[in-house]
Amino acid sequence: MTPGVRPLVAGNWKMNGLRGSEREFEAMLERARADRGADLMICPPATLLMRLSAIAGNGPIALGGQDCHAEVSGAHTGDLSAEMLADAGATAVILGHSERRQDHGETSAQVAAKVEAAWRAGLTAIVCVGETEAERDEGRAVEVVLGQLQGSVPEGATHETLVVAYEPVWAIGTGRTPTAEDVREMHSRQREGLKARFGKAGEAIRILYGGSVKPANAAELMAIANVDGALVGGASLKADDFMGIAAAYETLSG
Ligand SMILES: O=C(CO)COP(=O)(O)O
Repeated sequence: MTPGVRPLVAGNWKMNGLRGSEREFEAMLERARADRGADLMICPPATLLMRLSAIAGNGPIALGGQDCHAEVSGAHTGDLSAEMLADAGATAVILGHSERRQDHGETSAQVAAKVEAAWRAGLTAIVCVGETEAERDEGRAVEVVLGQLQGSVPEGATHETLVVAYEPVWAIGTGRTPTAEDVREMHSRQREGLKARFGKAGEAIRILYGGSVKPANAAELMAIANVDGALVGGASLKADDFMGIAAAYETLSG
């Protein structure tokens, strides 16, 4: 954690969730009534955004999108603009997730354009970075991640408009996590990069860890310096698991 920085536990539902998932979200809301000392967010598929937004109201769980187009509107079949996400109840959007970089060939320059779009619509951009296993084996993890961070984040970021999520690609959905020392090093290098670019604002920009976060490893990960929360995939689909991860903050702050 970073002293004075309020952690964020965000769930990325990816391409999971039908209308029945509302019940899981309701169960999360029930348990989130008491302030746990962390911000909570769920990023459902776009088809569920308006429904979950109606349920969430002004409650303790914010909503986010998983991607957006850089334009406001126009002839872009299948795409959604940041304005549409905001209109549907999102306050944030995940951008540059490794699954989008891999499946859709998104470059850091394209991600940066989407971040500008998110800011234009008043959304917080949750920018994902992370090395592949091959890049780590070649000793290039720091270089790759700092390069993605530099290329994907435009000038002018603040702790209110930007969240960074470090997600080593090889840890996503695999049950494997980096050692605490590796996480400490990667987050501290990103913190240095953010401070070098954004000065004082860079000190308070949250850097989340993502990749096989579960209730069982959440407290250990969050105790590491400059780990300001988690971006959770699989374990965010079930209220028990997601709230179990959120509870790790209670333990730390209590
Ligand atoms: O990609 C992730 C969140 O964006 C992490 O996914 P898992 O938590 O399923 O490993």
